[in-house]
Amino acid sequence: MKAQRVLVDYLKGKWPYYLLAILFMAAGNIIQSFYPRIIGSFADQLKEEQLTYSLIVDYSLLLLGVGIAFGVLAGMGQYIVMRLGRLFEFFTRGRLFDHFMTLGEHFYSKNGVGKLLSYVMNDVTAVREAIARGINQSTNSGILILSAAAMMLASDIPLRLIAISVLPLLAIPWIVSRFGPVIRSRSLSVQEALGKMTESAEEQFGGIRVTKKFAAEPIMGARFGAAVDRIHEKQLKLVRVSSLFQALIPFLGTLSLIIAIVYGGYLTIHQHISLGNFVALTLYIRMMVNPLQQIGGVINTMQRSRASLDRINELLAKEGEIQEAEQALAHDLKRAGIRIRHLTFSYPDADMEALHDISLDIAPGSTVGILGKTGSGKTTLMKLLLRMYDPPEGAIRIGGVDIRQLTLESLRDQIAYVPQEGFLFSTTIRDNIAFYRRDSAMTRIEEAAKQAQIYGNIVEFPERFETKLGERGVTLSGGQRQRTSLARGLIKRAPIMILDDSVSAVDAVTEQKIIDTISKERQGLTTIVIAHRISALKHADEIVVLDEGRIVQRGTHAELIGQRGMYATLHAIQEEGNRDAE
Ligand SMILES: Nc1ncnc2c1ncn2[C@@H]1O[C@H](COP(=O)(O)OP(=O)(O)OP(=O)(O)O)[C@@H](O)[C@H]1O
Repeated sequence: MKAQRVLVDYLKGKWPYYLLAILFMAAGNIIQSFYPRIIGSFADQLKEEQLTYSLIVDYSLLLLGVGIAFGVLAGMGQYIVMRLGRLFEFFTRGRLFDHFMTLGEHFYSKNGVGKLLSYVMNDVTAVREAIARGINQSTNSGILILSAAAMMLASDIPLRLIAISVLPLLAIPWIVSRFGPVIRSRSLSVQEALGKMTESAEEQFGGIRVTKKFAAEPIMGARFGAAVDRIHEKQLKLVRVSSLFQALIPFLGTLSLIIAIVYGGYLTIHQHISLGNFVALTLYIRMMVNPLQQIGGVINTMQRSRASLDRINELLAKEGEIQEAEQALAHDLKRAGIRIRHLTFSYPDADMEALHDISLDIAPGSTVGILGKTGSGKTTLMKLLLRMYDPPEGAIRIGGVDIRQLTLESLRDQIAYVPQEGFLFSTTIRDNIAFYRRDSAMTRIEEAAKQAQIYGNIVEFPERFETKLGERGVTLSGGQRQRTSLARGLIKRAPIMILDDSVSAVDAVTEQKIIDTISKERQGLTTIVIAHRISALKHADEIVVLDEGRIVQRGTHAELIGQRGMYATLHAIQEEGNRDAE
């Protein structure tokens, strides 16, 4: 795992702007710290009875000047920081999305969509808020505290009075170090619970039709309720510790103020310090309480967002499990045969082998059928061919080249894979079919739709190919969706095409038309047909029967029905079913 520092990388390019913002805010706060001194001097002149109307106007104008200067400078600083915070959001979301694209099947089989959304939404926002709040408030507060301290030291207020008064504030670092790790770990569990809730919500929305058909709303409601309860419980734990932390800091400020009043008051009564100095001291201490509280809040936010930042960095450090070889080359796979030798494969974290000692040759331009019960390893074999998972070295060669030595783009670009349930995007039918080649001519798109036997349905829609599909293509039936996804595969005219149970949702007559068109269209190109129905693959040059990850039979249709075995049994059952249907 490579260490990732998304924040450091971002700040590397942006620090001059942050510095500028800090300078603006610092200048504003330094000016602001003159205000107790002005009031102190006003009090002295009042006491000495030296105050005139013109002096009152001068003091007012001075205070107005201080207020305006603070407002303009600190406001500008804040604006810059807020803007940069939004840029961080944009930068990090883009980086996360790019990274998601590099992660493979295994990662997505382990992480639900909701959890990933939670990274992009909740975590990034938490970090952005922390940077903006952190910089704004800690600069404002830090500078104000420092300049208030400097002003106090530069005044005639005795050092021991200042030292005793600010004593309680020295406990702050200790409190921070005690509370910080607790806040951070509680915050991490809140973020994780939020991720789980988003995941659960995503699943519930995705499965809402099933829920309704089975009248399972109460069960699903309870399941979602449990996810919400978990967040609630974790958030309460976090709120308890954060509130205690945030309350302690201003309490220490108040303690300082009490000491200043008691000890400072005593010194004033005995005329060791002037009334003006006493007023200024209490104002300075009072002035420090808010910033101290804010610093407490910032530390709190920082700890919480640190948990989010850790999650983002951890995710960005995850490397895609499929890495291109350094010497990988792009090869033309036209007229390239596929050679599989002694291929044994288990999924990561799985105990069982999904494939065992598979050896198979697929001649260029031939059609191979793969048949087998569910879970027999058909899709797994195809995933390995596409390198969604890594096959053992040398186990799969195309055109004599180990697929691990091919660039991922050249491999996947030359294989058209049509899964049983192709995902359709919420865009037009045209864009869905021309997914691989956005610039495909309309005639080519129509041709692919005709080959997939979906053209007739599409032209019945008022907007024909421009018809928009709802999320996951809800306006289409299962069979129509399958055929649209098939058209998407056919338009690619790839040297190798894999139909992974891609016609399972169409009726027998349409299936036959599709199979006939495909065999005509793909003359001279390699086609692998996976099916449960023998009718879909009986014309293949070779048919392979898989059972529990092993090849148990192979041959042509004629050869296989002549043998005792799974193929002949299945053939007999399906033929009988067809006769009954007639
Ligand atoms: N991502 C995965 N992680 C772990 N095991 C998996 C994974 N995907 C599939 N399997 C297991 O591998 C075996 C083969 O699955 P595969 O999907 O290849 O079967 P199949 O023959 O294509 O089935 P079907 O006809 O139902 O599509 C099964 O036992 C399945 O549970």
